[in-house]
Amino acid sequence: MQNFLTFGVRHRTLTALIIALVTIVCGMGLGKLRVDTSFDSLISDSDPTKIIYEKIKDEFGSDNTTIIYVRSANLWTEERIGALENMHFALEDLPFVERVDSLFNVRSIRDRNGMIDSSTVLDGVPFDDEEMQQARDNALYSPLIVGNFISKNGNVTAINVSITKDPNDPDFDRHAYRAIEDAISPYRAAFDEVFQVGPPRVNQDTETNLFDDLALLVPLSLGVLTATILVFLRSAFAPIIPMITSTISLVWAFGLMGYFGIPVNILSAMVPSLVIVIGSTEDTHMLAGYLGGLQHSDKDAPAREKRRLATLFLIRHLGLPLILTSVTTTLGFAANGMADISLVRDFAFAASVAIAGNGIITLMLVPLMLSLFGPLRSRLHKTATDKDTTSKPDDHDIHGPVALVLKFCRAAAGKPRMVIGITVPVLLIFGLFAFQTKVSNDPIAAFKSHHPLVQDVNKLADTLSGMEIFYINLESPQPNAFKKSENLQKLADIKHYIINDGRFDNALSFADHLSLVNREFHGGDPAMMVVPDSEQLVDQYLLFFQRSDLESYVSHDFQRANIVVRHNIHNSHDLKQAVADLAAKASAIAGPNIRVNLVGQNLMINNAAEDLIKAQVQSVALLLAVIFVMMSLVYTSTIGGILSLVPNIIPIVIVFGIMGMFDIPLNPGTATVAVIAIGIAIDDTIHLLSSYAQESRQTVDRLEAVRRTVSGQAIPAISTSVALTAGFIVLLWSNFTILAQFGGLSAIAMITALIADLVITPVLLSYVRLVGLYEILSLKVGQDLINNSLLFKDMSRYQIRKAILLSEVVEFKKGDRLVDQGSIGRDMYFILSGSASVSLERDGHTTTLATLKEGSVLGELGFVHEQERTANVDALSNGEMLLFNADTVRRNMRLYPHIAAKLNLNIARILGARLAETSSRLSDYHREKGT
Ligand SMILES: Nc1ncnc2c1ncn2[C@@H]1O[C@@H]2COP(=O)(O)O[C@H]2[C@H]1O
Repeated sequence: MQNFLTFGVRHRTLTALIIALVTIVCGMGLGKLRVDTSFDSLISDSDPTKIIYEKIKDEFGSDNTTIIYVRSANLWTEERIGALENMHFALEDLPFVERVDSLFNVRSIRDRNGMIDSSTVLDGVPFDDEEMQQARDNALYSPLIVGNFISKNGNVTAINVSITKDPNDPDFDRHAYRAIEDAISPYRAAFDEVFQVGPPRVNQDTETNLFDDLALLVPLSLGVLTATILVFLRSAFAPIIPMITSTISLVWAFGLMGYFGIPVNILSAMVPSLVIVIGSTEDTHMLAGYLGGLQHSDKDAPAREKRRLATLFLIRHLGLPLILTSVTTTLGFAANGMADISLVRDFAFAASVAIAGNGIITLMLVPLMLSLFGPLRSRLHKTATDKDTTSKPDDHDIHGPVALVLKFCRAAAGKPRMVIGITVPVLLIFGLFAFQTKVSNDPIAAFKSHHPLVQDVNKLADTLSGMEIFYINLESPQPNAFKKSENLQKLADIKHYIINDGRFDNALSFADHLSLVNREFHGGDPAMMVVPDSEQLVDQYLLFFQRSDLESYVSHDFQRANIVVRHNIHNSHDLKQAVADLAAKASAIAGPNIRVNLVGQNLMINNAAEDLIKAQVQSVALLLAVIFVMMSLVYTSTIGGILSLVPNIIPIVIVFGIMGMFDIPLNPGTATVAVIAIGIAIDDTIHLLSSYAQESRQTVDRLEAVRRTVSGQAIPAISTSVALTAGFIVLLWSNFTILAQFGGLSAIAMITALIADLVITPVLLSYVRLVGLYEILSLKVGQDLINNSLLFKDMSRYQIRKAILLSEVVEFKKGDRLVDQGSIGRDMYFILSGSASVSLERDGHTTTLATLKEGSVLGELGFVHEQERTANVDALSNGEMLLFNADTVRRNMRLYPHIAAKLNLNIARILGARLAETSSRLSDYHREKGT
């Protein structure tokens, strides 16, 4: 590991060359990069209705409809109707247009003094005012036309353009949007307002917004980053590093996306800002480590040496946590790759590659840069003369707002019950709200409400009908089923339900067309707006239509009928509910012999919302599991794993609670918050735990270890969290609601994670000792030494572990006096390495009693009974020993009587052995003397 980390410093030219080469190769992929804002990216790959949808679309025509909204205070003039007609034809000429419906081809069927007149509303430009008036009247008279092609007041008309998408053109929507614009714009001037709404427009606007976002958010993030780094690290050199590393990693990520054919979408558009912000946290840690290292170097050393030592210091102290944090953050983003929606999947790829690349580049390049050009003075630390360099970070060194936060954390850590007492109910409340979170996958909902697209869509829905279209398709096994009045009545009943229900705007079916003719056959009597009661009548009425009039509503063989529903529901939850109710009602009305299918692109997009939840749960679970396993392994204890999860689950609960409270839906943007938040927030936890692990090897006093950990980690944790929060807040300025929501929620997640890390983790840490000292010792001195020693005889691994947990490691140097004869002391020692000699001092004579080696125990007499030490013990070499304090052990062993019993028995055994040995030596002595 150290080898990898020091590689950049050891082989500077090679490292620079490798990075340059990879960057150039990736850079060439940038040319292949394309943008995808299509609706397909929002549809789940595994949607079961996809096949049925394709079949129905082939038969009844595409639901991919663009509507041209045309408004004029006085629409019915020669000039305007002429312009409208030209628009109709121009649109019809477009190669991708399947059909165009407007006042020029919709049929008006009307009784004229006993004669049924069936003709298109407009057949060219009317010759005179009277004819113009007549056309207007006809349009407003037909229930099939009002609300679809003409507004109630006659001032707004619509041209509906059905589109067949070219599957081979990845930029189809953009091309279609432009072509439609070109077709209508020559006539724009004739009207008060003309605009198109439909998938091409939505995609086009999405793309425009996306580039606007990039242009705005990237500089903003850079600004925020520079500002926070300058404030926290007080080094002008510092902000340059993350800019270099993030630029290179973005070239890598987007270049690879180009090669792999993964497009940029509205989510991956935020990757640059994310990388700049998230990547910089690593750089901040590294710079802080380097500046810390400078402090330890010799003041008079040459600059090169100073930089080299500081860099090595940084690598030694931060290598492991930096690699871990890069891995977890990358995993956080990669976990989104499990989504069924390609929008989210593509984002997961872009973000995880960029973050992983940033990690690699940072770890290789930053030490290299620092060792060459690193600053030589840290303004963060006082100079070496001001302060004892070996001392631990202390609260006294920290000033300003951080000190305040620290003070707060300390106060909280002192009241663990209160902290837990507040945390648990808060989590419960937020958790309850979290269950009320709704989902949304609507493309229009991704825009802010003041965006022109949203305004146009609503305008259309208010004056005519909503832009969204889906089909209710009914299929009967009987030929000519939909010529029978009972089945036609079913179509009418379903429509009746839709109109009464009120959630959808409009519905049109074959039955409506026949009912209209029926009404006109009865002198326009509104009561006769009902389906004909015999098949003969149906056949007769059909004569008033051309096949093209009915194409979208009934099949050639009259076995299948299609109800076209229009709506303006842009909230997935409501839409899902309304569609589910409708599906149930329609099936009930249709009866067992008629199959009912509700299909449409719009519905498939909506169905994918469910997958968002599934993907979310899966990826959060996966990530938590991975973190748990990883952290458990690193700290060789499941407690370490659990501890690292707690401060990361808290922000998730809070974020989802807030979403539930404020009706922020789970959408492709917000769905990524949880995993990303975990991936980032875990970084602080890792740094905290790794520092705690180091501290707890130095002291048995857990509270002291926690105190030191928090002091040491406060500055980097607070500064990176503030930088991240600020970086995410930048996204509030995005043109997309979903990105703004993402940014806001992520910022909240960062703040809560920080609080959890600095307040709740310390409280938890004060209850458990994270690192099994046993494991550290087994690594260091070998398991055998511990297992075979008399002190731990007949104890299980678990019991030994528990017993060792109560000790602390102390070092000794050759010649040190470990125990002073005649003094009072209650500590017992277990020698891990080195040796010591026991000697007795009496009447000016010194007698050596024994030499103790590793695995031996000393000081056990004072440990079992408060009395004067019976002998001197002096270190014969440098070494280490475990220190057991009698009071600490007794206090803790109350909880573990079995372990205490064994430990006491073993001490008795040691004493017995020593007594036996002394007795035998005594008898030898007497024999030698001949007494
Ligand atoms: N004869 C001996 N052989 C081995 N160790 C001894 C002997 N006498 C004293 N010690 C150790 O020296 C220690 C001095 O402090 P204590 O009396 O607490 O405990 C004593 C024993 O651990």
